[in-house]
Amino acid sequence: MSRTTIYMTAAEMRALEIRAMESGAVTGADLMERAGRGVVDATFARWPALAKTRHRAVVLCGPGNNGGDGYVIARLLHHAGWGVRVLSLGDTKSLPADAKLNAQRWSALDQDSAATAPLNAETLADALGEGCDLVVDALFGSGLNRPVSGLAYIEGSISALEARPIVVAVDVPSGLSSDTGTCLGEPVAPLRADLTVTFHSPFVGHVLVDGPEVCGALEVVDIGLARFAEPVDVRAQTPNPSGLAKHPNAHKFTHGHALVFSGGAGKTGAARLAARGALRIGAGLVTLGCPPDALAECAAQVTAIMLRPLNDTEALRQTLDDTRINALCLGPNFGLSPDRADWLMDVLATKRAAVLDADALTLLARHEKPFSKLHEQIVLTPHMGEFKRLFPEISAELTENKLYSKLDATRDAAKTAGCTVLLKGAATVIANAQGDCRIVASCYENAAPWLATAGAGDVLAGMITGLLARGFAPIEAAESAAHLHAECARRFGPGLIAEDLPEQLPAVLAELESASKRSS
Ligand SMILES: NC(=O)C1=CN([C@@H]2O[C@H](COP(=O)(O)OP(=O)(O)OC[C@H]3O[C@@H](n4cnc5c(N)ncnc54)[C@H](O)[C@@H]3O)[C@@H](O)[C@H]2O)[C@@H](O)CC1
Ligand SMILES: [K+]
Repeated sequence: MSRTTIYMTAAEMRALEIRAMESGAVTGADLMERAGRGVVDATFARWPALAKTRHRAVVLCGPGNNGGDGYVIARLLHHAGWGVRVLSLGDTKSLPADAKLNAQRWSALDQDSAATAPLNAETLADALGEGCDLVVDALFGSGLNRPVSGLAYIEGSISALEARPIVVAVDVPSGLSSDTGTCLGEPVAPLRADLTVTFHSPFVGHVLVDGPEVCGALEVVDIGLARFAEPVDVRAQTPNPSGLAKHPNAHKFTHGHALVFSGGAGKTGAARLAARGALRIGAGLVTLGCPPDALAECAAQVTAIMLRPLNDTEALRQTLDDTRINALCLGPNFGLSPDRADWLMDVLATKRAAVLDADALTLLARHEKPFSKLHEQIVLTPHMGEFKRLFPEISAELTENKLYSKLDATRDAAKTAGCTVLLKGAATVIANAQGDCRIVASCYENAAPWLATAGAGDVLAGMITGLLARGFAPIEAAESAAHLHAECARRFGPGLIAEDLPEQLPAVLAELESASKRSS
């Protein structure tokens, strides 16, 4: 059994909401009520003390349906006995229908403060000055589609308070783009949330770039949209244990033979890390292809991993004549000399499945026609610096266009290169030339900060190579390896160094298998 998280874009969420409403099974007002209720319940679940006694809240409501959710929340908190101040941005008469309905229901409440004041520095200071335990940010949600400015005073006013109230963002912190995870303009985003409550599925922007930092914690609330969902291709999938298990009757060649190219003497560590990752993830055989001067060094370090001297292109050709060698890893400390560049092109010409990492990416970027020999069995694994060198135009678009996401960039890079691209980061984004994409997000409760350590990328390259050897499709190999790699880091925890990653794999794989048995 694999568990899948779908990361959505604003347009996909809007289409889903429209499908649900057009089915006649649910109205926009129903969805808004469930969304508002979801935010209140999630807030009380996280801070139970808030549910026990009456408190004070300031609810900031914007000009769209995100504001509508805010009016629902204000009403529900009022019914719970809270003192609530609503400050609105824009003319409430211009609100969309469902939001207007809820603004009217709020105003119709029998209480002194039900009048809604316009949001400005003065009204905010007044409202906060009355004492406030909770600020609800319902200014902008997934409808924010252009830079917003002039709202920085909100964070300023809250920070000036002696005791900072809890800040809960509805759907997304206002100012953060739900599609890119970047802050649009001079945003309200410095108004960092302690908790962001979103609906049905997380947005891409919750996990990319600034998303995790600005959102605080993230809760996803079910508002009954699942039965109207249609396939969306941005997904993250816990690897399927049946795909990783080894068949009882299989032999080592059934699981493929990975060849990892090593650097010369004194530069073999990166390739050895990759080779160990490939073997531990289940490749049947793993060979290190070494320049002759590096053989003794490698032989002193490895046992189950085989060694093969590779000193010239003839030796390379002979080695690759063995078609059982079905996955290659080039890059970790591979070297940048011109003959290494020739090797790379020779290897690519064999059309063998391969991971190109580190030095191989630098060599590609230096090549006159970097993508001419790439094919669909290749996986490129750049970090952002390597990505910039390989795809300068896409990277410039990413810097300049705030509505162009890391996901768009990876997808465009994969199309340009004609292969699978895995762009590393706290959220690793993977896409293939057909436009399929995946996100492996190491954030929120899945954070893996100890992965930022020398050699971790080499192990990842090796793990992907191992899965390619086992016959995984490139995008599946990249996604499963990225997931397992992060899981190994989380399992080990503080003090992790790259050598520890492959050694965590047995426990991580066993845990996956037993979790699958428990759920079946
Ligand atoms: N999609 C769903 O399933 C649901 C969505 N709901 C809520 O609806 C929200 C989306 O509502 P909307 O599409 O109305 O969008 P928003 O409420 O996020 O904001 C859109 C409004 O802000 C304006 N705007 C956008 N960018 C601006 C800028 N830079 N400066 C000034 N004004 C700007 C737009 O013109 C529009 O009036 C979601 O975030 C969520 O909170 C929920 O009520 C119910 C379920
Ligand atoms: K918001």
